[in-house]
Amino acid sequence: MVANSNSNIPIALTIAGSDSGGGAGIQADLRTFAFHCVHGTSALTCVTAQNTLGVNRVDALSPEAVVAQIEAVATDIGISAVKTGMLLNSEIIAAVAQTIEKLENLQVVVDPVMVSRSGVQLIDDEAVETLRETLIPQATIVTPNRYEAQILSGLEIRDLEEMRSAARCIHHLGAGTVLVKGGGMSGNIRGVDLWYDGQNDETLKTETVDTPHTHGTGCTLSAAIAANLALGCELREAVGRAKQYLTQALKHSLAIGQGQGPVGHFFPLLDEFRQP
Ligand SMILES: Nc1ncnc2c1ncn2[C@@H]1O[C@H](COP(=O)(O)OP(=O)(O)O)[C@@H](O)[C@H]1O
Ligand SMILES: Cc1ncc(COP(=O)(O)O)c(N)n1
Repeated sequence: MVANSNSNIPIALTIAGSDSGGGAGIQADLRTFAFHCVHGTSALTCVTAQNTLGVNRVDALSPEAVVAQIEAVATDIGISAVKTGMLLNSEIIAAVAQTIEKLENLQVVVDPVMVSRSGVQLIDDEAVETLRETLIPQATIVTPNRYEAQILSGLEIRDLEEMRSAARCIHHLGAGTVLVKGGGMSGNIRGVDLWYDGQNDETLKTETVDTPHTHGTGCTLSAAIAANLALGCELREAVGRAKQYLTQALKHSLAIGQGQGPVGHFFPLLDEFRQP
């Protein structure tokens, strides 16, 4: 199957769920791709009825519908980087893993979305096992948050040292690189991420942004990594640039709704287009 087209227009694919509130999921991913001038394609896995307060309902697409979307894009338009987000259930995860395994020259960013910030479980229990066995081994990089890293590693994470141990465990599952994200940590390591590539570990820090409006941070970071990979960056550089971008977007997050608002993906344009 064709993965790369001959054109030099960077193209990325997001395989994820829809967030009706527009803050996370496919909506955040496509905005992030657009910001990077990467043509964004998408394969929808499920539709959530969601807002800044939480997730009210989830409707899944069939695994066949998900595969058909990926194949439609891959066989015609071509993609050089993919990110996976909310995959919801075991059947969809297995189908996605089988389909992307056939694509050549593809960089795979796996955001193992399991639990929302508001504490809602976004994936079935048996799906965790399928993720571990089928998709994570294909990941160029996997980007669990604190809670997802705890589930995947079976370890409790309270400090940097425990982030390091969890990253090592998750690397054993077969991912090329592991980035344990620190948005859910507290004190001076809130917003500090831990990179482990199988040889070296490194802490990645920009600045801690004091805002409650953090909806979509994980989606945005993984989409920005995929966008930078599609642009031709090496993985470490792609992650560094993605984190810088996310920090700026967080500093311009949108206080909309009654709960956690989304990050401001197009922050440089805010002053230009906003009404006085
Ligand atoms: N308050 C914050 N200040 C700076 N960076 C943050 C903050 N909250 C989250 N981040 C960053 O956002 C990215 C997503 O992390 P996290 O919020 O833990 O993921 P998720 O959205 O999957 O729960 C990480 O790079 C993390 O360090
Ligand atoms: C459809 C969908 N996908 C993913 C998330 C996680 O969002 P976050 O980036 O805040 O972890 C979400 N809340 N909804």
